[in-house]
Amino acid sequence: MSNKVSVLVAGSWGTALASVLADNGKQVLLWSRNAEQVQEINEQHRNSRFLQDVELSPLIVATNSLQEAVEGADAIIMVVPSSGMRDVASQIRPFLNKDALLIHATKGFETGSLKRMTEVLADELPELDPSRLVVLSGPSHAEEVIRKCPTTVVVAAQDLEAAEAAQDLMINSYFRVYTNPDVAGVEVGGALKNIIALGAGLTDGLGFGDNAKAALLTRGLAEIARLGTQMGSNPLTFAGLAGIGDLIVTCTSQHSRNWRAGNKLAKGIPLDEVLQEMGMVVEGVKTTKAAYELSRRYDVTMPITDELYKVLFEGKSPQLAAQDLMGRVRTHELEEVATGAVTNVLK
Ligand SMILES: NC(=O)C1=CN([C@@H]2O[C@H](COP(=O)(O)OP(=O)(O)OC[C@H]3O[C@@H](n4cnc5c(N)ncnc54)[C@H](O)[C@@H]3O)[C@@H](O)[C@H]2O)C=CC1
Ligand SMILES: O=C(CO)COP(=O)(O)O
Repeated sequence: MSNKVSVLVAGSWGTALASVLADNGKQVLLWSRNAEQVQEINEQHRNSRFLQDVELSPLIVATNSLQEAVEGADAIIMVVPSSGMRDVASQIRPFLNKDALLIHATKGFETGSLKRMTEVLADELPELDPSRLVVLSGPSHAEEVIRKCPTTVVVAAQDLEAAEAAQDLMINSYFRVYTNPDVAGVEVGGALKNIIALGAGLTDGLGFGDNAKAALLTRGLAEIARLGTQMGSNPLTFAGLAGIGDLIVTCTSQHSRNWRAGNKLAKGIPLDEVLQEMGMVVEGVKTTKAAYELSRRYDVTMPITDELYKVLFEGKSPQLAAQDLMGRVRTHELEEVATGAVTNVLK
C-alpha cells in the first residue's frame, strides 16, 4: 500500500510507531517542531528526550517542515497530544491529500468542546474523505513497542477497507493489529482509562493494596462503559483491547505516565509540580475534567471520576476521596448492570 508515510509528532508514541513502520520496510518522515530533536534523530538516530538508549532505524528521517511531511503522503499517523490536535490538523490542511489514510493514536478529548479526536480532525479537515479516518488504540507502552515486545492494538474506522489498510500498514510479528468498526468506543475507552490509571497510581501510592486496585479497575470499567454507551459506543468494545486491555496495562505498569503522576500526587506533591516533573504528556488530568463534564451532559453516574476531579482540582485529600467512595449509598451490582452497558459487557 502506502509509499509515502509520515508521523506527526516525534514524542514517545510517535517515535515508537515510526519504528514499527520502519520495521515494516517503510521510509518514514517524522515531524517535530523542535529543530534540535530533528537534528538528533537524523544525525545520531536517537530521540533521547523521550526514548533514551534506543537506536532508531535509518529509515526514519525527521523534518521540521509540516509541508514536507504531509504533501503527497498516502498515510499520515497523527500522535499529537489531544491539546494540540486541532492546531496541527489546521496547519496540515493546505498540504493534505484528500484520499490519504489518516490514522490518529491520541488518547483524550478536546477541552471545552469535549469532542473526540476524529471529530476534531473532521472539523479541521473538511476536504478529507471521512471514511479515511482511523483511530489506533489499545495496551501499548512506547517503551515496550520500541523494544519489539509483543503488543496488540486495535484500529477502528467507519469503513472496514480503511481499517484494514491501517492494519496492513502497521501489523508485523511483534505488533498485532485488530480491526473494530466502533470508532467512538475505541476513542472513549482509550481516553477514559487514563482517569482510572491516575487513580491506580494514587491507590498504590497510598498503600491501599491489591483489593483496592482490583476494585478500581472493575468499577472504573463500569463507569467507562456507562458513559461510552451513552456516547454511542458498542459496549462490547470495552471488553476488548481499547477497554479492559488498556485499563490493565495503564493501571499496572510503571511505564504509565498517568500511573506515575497519580503515584506522585499520593506523596503530597501538588499537581502543577507533578506535571512539571513528568515533562511528558499526562492526558488523564485534562480527561478527568472532560469526563466530569461529559457525565453531566449525558447524565451518567461516574463516582470515581467525580472523586478524582475533586482531588485534582478542588484540593480534596485522596484519603477522604477513597473514604467517600467506600461510603457511597449501598447498591446492587447486577441492578446497576441491568440498566447500563455492563450488562452487555458481561454477557
Ligand atoms: N507514550 C505511550 O506509550 C502512548 C501514548 N499514547 C498517546 O499518544 C499521545 C502522545 O503521547 P506521547 O507521544 O506519549 O507524548 P510525549 O509527551 O512523549 O510527546 C508529545 C510530543 O508532542 C509535542 N507537542 C505537544 N503539543 C504540540 C503541538 N501543539 N504541536 C506540535 N507538537 C506538539 C511535544 O513537544 C512532544 O514532542 C497522547 O494522547 C498519549 O495518550 C498512546 C499510546 C501509548
Ligand atoms: O496509553 C498508554 C498505554 O496503552 C500510555 O499510557 P500513559 O499515557 O499513562 O503512559
